[in-house]
Amino acid sequence: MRKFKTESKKLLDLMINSIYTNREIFLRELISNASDAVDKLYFRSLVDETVSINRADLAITVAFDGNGRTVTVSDNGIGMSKDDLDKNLGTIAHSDSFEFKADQAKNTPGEEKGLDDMTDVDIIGQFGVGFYSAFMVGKKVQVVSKAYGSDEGWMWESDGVDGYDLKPAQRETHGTDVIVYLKDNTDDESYDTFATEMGLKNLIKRYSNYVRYPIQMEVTKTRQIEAEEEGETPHWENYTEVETVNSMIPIWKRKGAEVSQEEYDEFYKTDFHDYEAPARTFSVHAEGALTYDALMFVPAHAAYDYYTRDFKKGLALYSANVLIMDKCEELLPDYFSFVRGVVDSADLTLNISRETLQHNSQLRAIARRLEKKIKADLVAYRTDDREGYEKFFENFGRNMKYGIYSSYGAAKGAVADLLLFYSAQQQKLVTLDEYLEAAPEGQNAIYYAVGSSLEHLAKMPIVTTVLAKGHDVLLCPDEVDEFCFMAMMDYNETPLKNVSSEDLGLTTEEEKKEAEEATEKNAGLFDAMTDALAGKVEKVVVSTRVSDAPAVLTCEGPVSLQMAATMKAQMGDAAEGMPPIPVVLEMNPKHVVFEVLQKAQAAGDTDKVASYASILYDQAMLVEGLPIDDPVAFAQKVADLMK
Ligand SMILES: Nc1ncnc2c1ncn2[C@@H]1O[C@H](COP(=O)(O)OP(=O)(O)OP(=O)(O)O)[C@@H](O)[C@H]1O
Repeated sequence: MRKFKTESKKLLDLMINSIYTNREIFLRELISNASDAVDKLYFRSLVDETVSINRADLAITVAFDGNGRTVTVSDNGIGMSKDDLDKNLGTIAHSDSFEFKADQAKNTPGEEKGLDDMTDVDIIGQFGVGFYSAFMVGKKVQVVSKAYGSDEGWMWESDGVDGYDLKPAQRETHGTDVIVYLKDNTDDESYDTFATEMGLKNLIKRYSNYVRYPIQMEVTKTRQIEAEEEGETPHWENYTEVETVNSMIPIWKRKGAEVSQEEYDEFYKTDFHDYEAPARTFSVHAEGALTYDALMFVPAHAAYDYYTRDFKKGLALYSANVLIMDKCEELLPDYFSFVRGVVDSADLTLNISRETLQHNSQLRAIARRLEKKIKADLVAYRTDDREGYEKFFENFGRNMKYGIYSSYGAAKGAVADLLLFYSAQQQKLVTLDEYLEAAPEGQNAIYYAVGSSLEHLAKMPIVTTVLAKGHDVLLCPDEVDEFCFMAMMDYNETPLKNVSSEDLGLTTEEEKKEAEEATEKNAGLFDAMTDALAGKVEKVVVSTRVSDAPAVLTCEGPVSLQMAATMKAQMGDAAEGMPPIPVVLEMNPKHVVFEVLQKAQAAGDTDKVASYASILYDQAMLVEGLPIDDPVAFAQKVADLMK
């Protein structure tokens, strides 16, 4: 028996137990090796006239024996001689494929050889370890191989512990069979699935679907046998057929013009498990320092778990047509997490297990380019198909707004211009740019109101007042809106102002002075009202802005009543410690109620002042769409008024 070199022994142990976390990838590795072997032979046929093969005959076969518990991966590629077997499979971390790739890059510029399809050779192997992953599931592995052009077959055999044997063997044609004898099941682990049609088919589809040579498997099917005689019932019979399991040509590598939307839709629905075709499809083919292909989709609806913690963003990452990971998070920023798709690049520096990447700078560079592409497509979507875009926004707009909030405003440059809000004046969804374009000259703020619904917001006294002054207000019924605006602070330097914040800058100095004087004049009444509303309002003042309502609530600080209510709801008990929000009850001096209150104060009717103050406060809260502390007491007070 030939011994593995000592280092190799240690390495083998490391391989089997540590490098890969997922043992099912053994099939991916063996198929990738088979694909490399076929590719090498194909390449030889391109550069060597004496090698005559037909590309259409090149294939990989996967077979299994349920009783004997074996899985076999065969190819009719370049094969290995006795020396090759010794060198390639006896020395762990020796990759002949890597050397082949390096030589090919160095020595054979495609044009010189007149080989248009040189790029058609796409070697996957590079580390010289993939083969040994077979020992994660196999207690013994046999490799029967015959090198192209040789008439000697050889078998390499090992139990993955001490070493391997090499002996002559029979194989009809050039190529290799790798036979994995599955490990025995234990209480914790079962290897049975690797010797089933379903189990193998699923793995091929998952990891090797786009390997460029057909991966064939004998599959069992059922067919109906027609009744031969009348009265006899038709029956079913099983039969076997060789089927190509993988779809081979990665759709993302094909030029956009060659692929129909129906094909893209089908691919999307199958690979991303969606019943509906995507709303948008776009691709990137980049060449140069970093070569990659990407195909991306904007779904037509949000996935059922999209707005839950379980949702994982990311694009599928392939390297040389082989799946590296399902969801590569780094490829998508949070605010575009709804995008689905694939990225394929042979240039990525993979780590040895192909489970992660080594240099994230390459990935970051790709992510930056993809982000630009997504943005450009969404802008085009908005311009070309506004109705569709509005539907898209209904599905995913909240996520983009949340992206701004969760990045503390950092993402606003990337997405703020994509946002839509409902304009009270124009009665439709507008972008912030459209809002500003329609604003009267001299308006130096974007006004917005937050509340529970559009209908309710449109009727809010403060909204109607601002509208009456000729300024549009964005009505924001989404909880995240205010958080998003607070994080943004401004949009292209125009400040964003909540209409219920204290200073809207819509009052003239004269109006302000008048209101201040009136507040002072009514100090007695307002003090009494403030006392009656202790703990609820900071002060009562004469308002400069309410036009119809008797009173309105505003906030002195940056946090509005709605925001405080949302925070309270989200924080639960922890909200107890939150500092109170400085709320101001603004009285409309032109409203008849104001006069009634003044009279009650003059008559010394403190009960009436207190009771009316409480009713006005509760009313204003209800108008804001916020709950009141004691609805029963409020109803009683209103009923008393009717007596
Ligand atoms: N089916 C095969 N036909 C011909 N040669 C093979 C086959 N399988 C493996 N080899 C040879 O054995 C070498 C080692 O294979 P192994 O899978 O360990 O590494 P690799 O494919 O080169 O790299 P990686 O670890 O990145 O997969 C390959 O480089 C190749 O030369």
